[in-house]
Amino acid sequence: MLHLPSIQVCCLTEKKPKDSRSKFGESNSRTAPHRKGSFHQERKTQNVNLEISPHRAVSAVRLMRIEFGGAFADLLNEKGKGSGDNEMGYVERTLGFCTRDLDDRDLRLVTDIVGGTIRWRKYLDYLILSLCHDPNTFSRMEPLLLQILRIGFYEIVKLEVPSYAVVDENVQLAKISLRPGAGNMVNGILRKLVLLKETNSLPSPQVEGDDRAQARALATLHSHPVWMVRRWIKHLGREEAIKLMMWNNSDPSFSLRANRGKGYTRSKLVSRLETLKVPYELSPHLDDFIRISTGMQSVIQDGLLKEGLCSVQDESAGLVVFVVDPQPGETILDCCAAPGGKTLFMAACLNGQGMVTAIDINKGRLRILKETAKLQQLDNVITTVHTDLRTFPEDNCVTYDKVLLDAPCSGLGVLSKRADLRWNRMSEDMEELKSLQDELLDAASMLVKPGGVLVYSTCSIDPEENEERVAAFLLRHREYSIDSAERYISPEFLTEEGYYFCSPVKNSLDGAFAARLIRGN
Ligand SMILES: C[S@@+](CC[C@H](N)C(=O)[O-])C[C@H]1O[C@@H](n2cnc3c(N)ncnc32)[C@H](O)[C@@H]1O
Repeated sequence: MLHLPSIQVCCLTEKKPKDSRSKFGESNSRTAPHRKGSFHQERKTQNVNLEISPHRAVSAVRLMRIEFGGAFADLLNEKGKGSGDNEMGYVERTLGFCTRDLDDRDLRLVTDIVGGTIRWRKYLDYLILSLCHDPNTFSRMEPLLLQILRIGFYEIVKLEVPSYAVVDENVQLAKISLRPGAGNMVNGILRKLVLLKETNSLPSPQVEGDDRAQARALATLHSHPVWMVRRWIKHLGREEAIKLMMWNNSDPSFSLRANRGKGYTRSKLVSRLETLKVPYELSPHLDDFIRISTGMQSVIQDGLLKEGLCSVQDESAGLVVFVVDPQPGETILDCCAAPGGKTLFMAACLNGQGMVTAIDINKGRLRILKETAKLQQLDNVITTVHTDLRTFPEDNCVTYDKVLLDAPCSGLGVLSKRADLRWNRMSEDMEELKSLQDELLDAASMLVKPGGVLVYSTCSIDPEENEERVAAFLLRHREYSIDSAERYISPEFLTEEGYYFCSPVKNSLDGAFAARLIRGN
């Protein structure tokens, strides 16, 4: 992990600099002083730098925010164009200038570059380090300079953008946002890279030596943390682990669920997508779902999500709802419900009869759930409760027909969509998560009616968070037994034990797991 000097941390805060000097380098003669309250006007007239390609400037700043500011790598770019001004504010505060506004093509490029650069970070850093004349140059490199180099490396090595454009544009960005010397350095390193690529002689870590050394090399080649690679080799074997990493590094595709609760059917969604010229595929597994791999911006801009006509939901998550099998008239408890993807789908299945009680410890996320329920006209069958599941049974003697525990987990099944997650998870998190999952399972089990159903689910592919948690639970709770998921999902998702398991490698969807358990007494 890189160390960020304090002067650079302050550039990532919301505060405006006193003047337009770049905090990353020298005074920038092309920029003008920033006056309070006149940001937009000023941007248009004084601070706009048309020599810089806007998508690269925005990408560099977004990468800084993600790595050092804790911002989430929003691959969906959900805020769409509306976030442009806000983002430009960051760009100006960070770089000392703005660029012209982003158009749709720029937005797509930002999404591609940011997602890809984050995913490939470890591999890109390996290449950059190999091309620096001494290791200290790399370890002491200014964070913004490193982001600019990563962008250039990613564009040349993975996106195969014509190298002259990448070199010129990134040199220019480094010169203007930092100083001329930084531009020279970017020029030197990128030109070396181009030469190596053209002669097919890019450096490559050798997968050899003991297990540890091999895992380290594979981790670099496929850009994942070493601990994850070792864990997957142990659980899946080397070939599957490599396939999984390749899946995690591929461009994610998204599914949309037509919101039946609001009377919006899949065929209506299909007509809308056809009008918008967004290519789609019908889900072979779920009647309300459609797959799209491009065109999310059009869906967002058309207001389909805002109007609650459809939701972004992976089919693997939709299948968990199939395992619960909500029926009209039932009472259902969704224990870790926010932001509500599964709650809303379950509520839509009730056809207005029955109730889903959605509890979550996170007030903000629960508020989102409540607002979406209203938007999707499902608030008549959804009640929200802000509480800690672990103490909920103490104050609540009501029991439910069905209880879903969609537990907090490592998210190791959704790394293709959550590009930054692989770098934020630590191996130590796993132990903490496992004990939390056990505690939550114990609490959830008290809330099921005799004869009722408890579904434990995660978006992890790790057996220690899945099968092992269920096995340990069944040893602690003899009143529960496994109810095979075979009646609710197709055989390709069924494990030998009767659990639902969606494998990114086998099923080309996000990873997910669910166990359906019946309470005997
Ligand atoms: C995997 S997410 C749930 C996703 C949700 N089911 C959906 O489909 O949108 C896990 C949720 O568990 C919540 N959570 C974590 N610990 C909790 C606790 N002790 N009690 C209740 N909720 C908790 C988190 O706030 C988070 O919203």
